[in-house]
Amino acid sequence: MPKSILLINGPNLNLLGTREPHIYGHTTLSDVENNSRDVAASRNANLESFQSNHEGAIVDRIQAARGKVDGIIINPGAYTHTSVAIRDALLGVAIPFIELHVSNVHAREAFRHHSYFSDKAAGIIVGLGVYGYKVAVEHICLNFKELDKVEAKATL
Ligand SMILES: O=C1C[C@@](O)(C(=O)O)C[C@@H](O)[C@@H]1O
Repeated sequence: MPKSILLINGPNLNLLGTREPHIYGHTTLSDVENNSRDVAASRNANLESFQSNHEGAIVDRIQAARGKVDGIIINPGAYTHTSVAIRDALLGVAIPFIELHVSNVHAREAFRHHSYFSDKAAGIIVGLGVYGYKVAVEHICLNFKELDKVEAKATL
């Protein structure tokens, strides 16, 4: 069965491409999502993407993925530095995840140096720009185990 990957982007990442381009670059979120889907497809995997500016919506999406997804790629945006709720959701569904940041958060303000996710992530990608999404997808395709899905054909 093809692997299933869920790509989650948190608050303000809908503005990728226009938001502080000197930090985040010129590539839009839809380019990132389409490229990620293409990279997954080239490795015979399915990828669905989700973006929200709302913490509870991200928690709901993670819960809905329980038993249906082999790996999550998450850029929690500013929630990286604040959200126990999203951390608990990821641990609650027990889906391995990669934490991703477009910018090098460690070279920025001190409040960006702490993450509520890093100690539980299978891997962390920081500061590679949007190329990091491709790396994350390929890593999951090549290295994550496939789950025994709850329902073979369940939608993500
Ligand atoms: O919104 C973001 C984006 C970010 O996660 C990144 O991709 O570099 C880094 C966060 O500190 C910031 O709040």
